Amino acid sequence: MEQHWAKIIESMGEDLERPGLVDTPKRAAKAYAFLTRGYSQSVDEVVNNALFPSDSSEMIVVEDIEMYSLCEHHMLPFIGKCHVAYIPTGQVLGLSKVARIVDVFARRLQIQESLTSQIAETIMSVTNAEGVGVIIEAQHMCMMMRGVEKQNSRMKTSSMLGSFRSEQKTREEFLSLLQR
Ligand SMILES: Nc1nc2c(ncn2[C@@H]2O[C@H](COP(=O)(O)OP(=O)(O)OP(=O)(O)O)[C@@H](O)[C@H]2O)c(=O)[nH]1
Ligand SMILES: [Zn+2]
Repeated sequence: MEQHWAKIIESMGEDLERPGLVDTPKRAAKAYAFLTRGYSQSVDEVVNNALFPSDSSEMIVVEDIEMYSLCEHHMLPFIGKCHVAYIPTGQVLGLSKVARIVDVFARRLQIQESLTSQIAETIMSVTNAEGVGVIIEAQHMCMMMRGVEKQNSRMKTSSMLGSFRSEQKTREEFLSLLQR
């Protein structure tokens, strides 16, 4: 990736020998490896068997998980918050693992819709929950810094599975818990 960044910088018309840029291809390669590290992670590895027996059958909501991703069309950041809820059936997931699952999929080239459903499907399969709801609200740099240049719009996407899809009351409970 480092060699490719050197070519990209040169093609911008910049001087790669300039002191400020000498190490930039290496830094950019390292930064983009970090921003896409989700490709080298697996769900099993990040969850690390942190599932705990529980009698609770009430809704669990983890809100405002900050999220940084890259849009797959322009490779520019989209940044926002992810809210995750599920209703357990005998076992609950370690709290931090919810955020780790968000990151495994956010740290890839994504569109927001797929990211939202990948998180929901993973929480569902890992916990065997009765239902899962995921909402992401994000701002896309490709729409702000360039292109249509709209600074204030936000995209909201949701993925509702199991009882969150079939039961209106469950979905409403989730949405009411998020209202501030
Ligand atoms: N649905 C969806 N679209 C996205 C996402 N991220 C970026 N896009 C859109 O992807 C589209 C790509 O459109 P193109 O016409 O191929 O590319 P473009 O010429 O750069 O488009 P503009 O952004 O309108 O200038 C744009 O409308 C982007 O706003 C996303 O997460 N979800
Ligand atoms: Zn984009």
